[in-house]
Amino acid sequence: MQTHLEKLIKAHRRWTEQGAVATYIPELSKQHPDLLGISVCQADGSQWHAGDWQAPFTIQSISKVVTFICVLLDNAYETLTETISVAPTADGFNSIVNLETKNEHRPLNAMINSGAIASIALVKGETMAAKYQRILQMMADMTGRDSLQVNEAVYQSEKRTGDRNRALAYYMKSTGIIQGEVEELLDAYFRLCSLEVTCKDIAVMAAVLACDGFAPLAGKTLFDAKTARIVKAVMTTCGMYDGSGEFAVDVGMPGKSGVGGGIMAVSPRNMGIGVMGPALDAKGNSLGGWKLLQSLSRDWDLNIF
Ligand SMILES: NC(=O)CC[C@H](N)C(=O)O
Repeated sequence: MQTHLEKLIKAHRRWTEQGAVATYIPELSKQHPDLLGISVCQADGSQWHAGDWQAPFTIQSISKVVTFICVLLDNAYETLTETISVAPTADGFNSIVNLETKNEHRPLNAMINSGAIASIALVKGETMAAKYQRILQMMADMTGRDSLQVNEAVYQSEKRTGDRNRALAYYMKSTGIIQGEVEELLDAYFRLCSLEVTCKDIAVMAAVLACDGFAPLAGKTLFDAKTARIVKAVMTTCGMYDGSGEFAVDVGMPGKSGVGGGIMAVSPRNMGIGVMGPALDAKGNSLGGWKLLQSLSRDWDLNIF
């Protein structure tokens, strides 16, 4: 396994030259585009790593999976979908247009920015700080790390320049999807996106989903199988935004990307995989990471379809 992962990293490094690091969050433009790493965490807890798997990056939209888990645990599914649906989109992750023209003002799904921002507000907690803590604690439980840190520079950078997200949130407040203080809510969203992780962390998180809510390293159940099933279904149809259809064909696993360059992929009842490569394609998905997963899926027969 180790030799295979190392071989794959070597063979796929060239793809990092074709993508570009995100620049719309200025601090992310400082990332090294040539990084490429992979981690695997199997259902029995064994782990394998290769390439730049220890390089830290910000979790960005992969945090949306954790927020979605919490919001599903805290709300009845039928009620939740009155506010946030589970429909895929052919638009970008920060698209505004659907909120006005489709789906009765509801965000299409929790894997895009509008849906994640609206989800945070629906997580249990008296205050926004309590809601943030609840999501952070779930992330700590899933990664097995109590010491997750916000990358302060990325957080400040996004907070300063996050006007598109501000627009989404204020629009959703105007239509009643969001109630309460918008800036506080955005602050929690920006913080969650700025948490620093490695490939290993997201592989371990994915392994929990692979095991239907059971954390193989900690040996305890974090959430129920029904929740895991909904999350994996929505990851499969929406996790790579408007690239989700192509990802389903190329890779064939529930996946979730972030503009920090990470992609987490779930091989059900088998393993969690975390890849990172900050050079992105035009839709904001790691190009090298995608190609790595495509090859791994073929080599290890991981395509669920
Ligand atoms: N696709 C992403 O990873 C987007 C997350 C980023 N923090 C944003 O809101 O724009």
